[in-house]
Amino acid sequence: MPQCAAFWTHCLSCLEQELPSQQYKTWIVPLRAEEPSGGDGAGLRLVAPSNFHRQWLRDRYLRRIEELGEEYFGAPLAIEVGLAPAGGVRRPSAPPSAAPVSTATQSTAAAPQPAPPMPRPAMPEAPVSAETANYDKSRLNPDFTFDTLVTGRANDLARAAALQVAQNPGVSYNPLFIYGGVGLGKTHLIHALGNYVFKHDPRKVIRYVHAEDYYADVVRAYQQKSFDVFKRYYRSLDVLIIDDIQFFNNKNRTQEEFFHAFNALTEAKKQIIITSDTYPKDVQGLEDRLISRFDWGLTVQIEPPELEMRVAILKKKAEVERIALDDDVAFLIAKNLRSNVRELEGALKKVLAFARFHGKEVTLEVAKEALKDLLNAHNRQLTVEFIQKTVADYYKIKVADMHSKKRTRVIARPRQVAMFLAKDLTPMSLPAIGEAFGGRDHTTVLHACRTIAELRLGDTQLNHDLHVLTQVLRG
Ligand SMILES: Nc1ncnc2c1ncn2[C@@H]1O[C@H](COP(=O)(O)OP(=O)(O)OP(=O)(O)O)[C@@H](O)[C@H]1O
Repeated sequence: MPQCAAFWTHCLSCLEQELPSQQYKTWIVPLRAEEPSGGDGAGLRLVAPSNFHRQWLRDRYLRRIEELGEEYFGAPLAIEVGLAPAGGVRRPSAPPSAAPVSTATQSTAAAPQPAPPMPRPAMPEAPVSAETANYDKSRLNPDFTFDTLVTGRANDLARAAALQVAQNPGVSYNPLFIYGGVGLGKTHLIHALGNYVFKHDPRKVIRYVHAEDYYADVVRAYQQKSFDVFKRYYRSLDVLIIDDIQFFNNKNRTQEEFFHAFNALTEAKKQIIITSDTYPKDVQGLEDRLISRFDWGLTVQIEPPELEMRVAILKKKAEVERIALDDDVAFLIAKNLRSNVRELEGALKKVLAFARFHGKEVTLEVAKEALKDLLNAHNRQLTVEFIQKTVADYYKIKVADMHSKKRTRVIARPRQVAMFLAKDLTPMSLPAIGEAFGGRDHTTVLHACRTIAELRLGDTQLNHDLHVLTQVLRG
């Protein structure tokens, strides 16, 4: 392995020079090089963080790595490509389908179907017509880029997939189907994809359309008897990005039109990107023939961001507003808003507006005051488990360490802090707290409370930690 380690270092420096930096960072840096599973020391095993990543590596970079190996060792190098154990990178809960598009299947399956009767909706805003197919009307939000999108475990696969599609529209995965809960950044990501394509090739005709607007376009085409224009327009696109496809629910004529547009575009190797709030098969009221087409490309999920990513998102948003957000304030907000980035942003805006209005700095006190209602609602559910989790997150240790017998200081001190806070902030008795911390005796809890109370008098960092944690927990 030492030889292989040296080769891998050499290989990294070659690839770093050969590949565009984004590709190098996305596809090469996350690989782990290790000894192959045979254990005889010959060859090299590269471990990819996800199935998708592994496939991409095999398709795009493995040949070059093998060449470099042969040059380096003077003989072919056997390279094994493995997959990191689950948990390294979170994968979609349903398996992604990474099969390339089969045009043969598309053309046979694209037989026109009789159009069901037209629904009668309230007519929304005027849709885009064939004559407006230029970038100005692509409706991409220039603020939603890959640069402004914070990446973490919750979205790294989706981001990598979107970036790949953006670099090779119509070639890599078609359609790209991104799903996830409300306000988790699906729209941001697909705008980033569209913006990237446009930036690298402004001739590309890109259109972002919300499913409801597509529906409105269909309605208008129907009312104005202008289906020819409608069809020409949607089939002339290079990249069609359609957001929140769950809104097609039982809108038969819309689905019919989309089905044909989908077939025409994919056959012409034009890129389609779709988002939805659920996995394709779970989208209600969608025709099976559409659902089965969504399986042709790649389906990736965006999950709710973990605490550190939420903090990073808040800091990024504050940076855009040119405000240096204190870690403590970001932690307070991120801790209390867990499942939706839009709400997270809303809370930040509230804090910033409150501070501006009162002409104050954005301090923990000010944030607490601005978010009083939200935090009070939260405070009502204060439990020892929540305290343990909050303290563990704050000190970046595992929650399991709150119950463990480990005595190392990096673990024992946060555990004592959590016991102290449980005593201070809940009505629990010492024995009950001891029980919640892995069945410890009440004297251990008492000792922890006394130790922390004494230490905080002389230890300003600990005092600060307790202050922040109390504010976060109490609201
Ligand atoms: N990873 C992230 N980095 C930076 N901002 C993010 C991230 N995820 C979400 N956001 C922000 O959160 C807000 C909501 O995101 P977005 O509208 O993309 O969510 P969505 O998943 O499309 O929601 P919906 O299901 O309601 O359509 C946006 O302002 C977006 O910029």
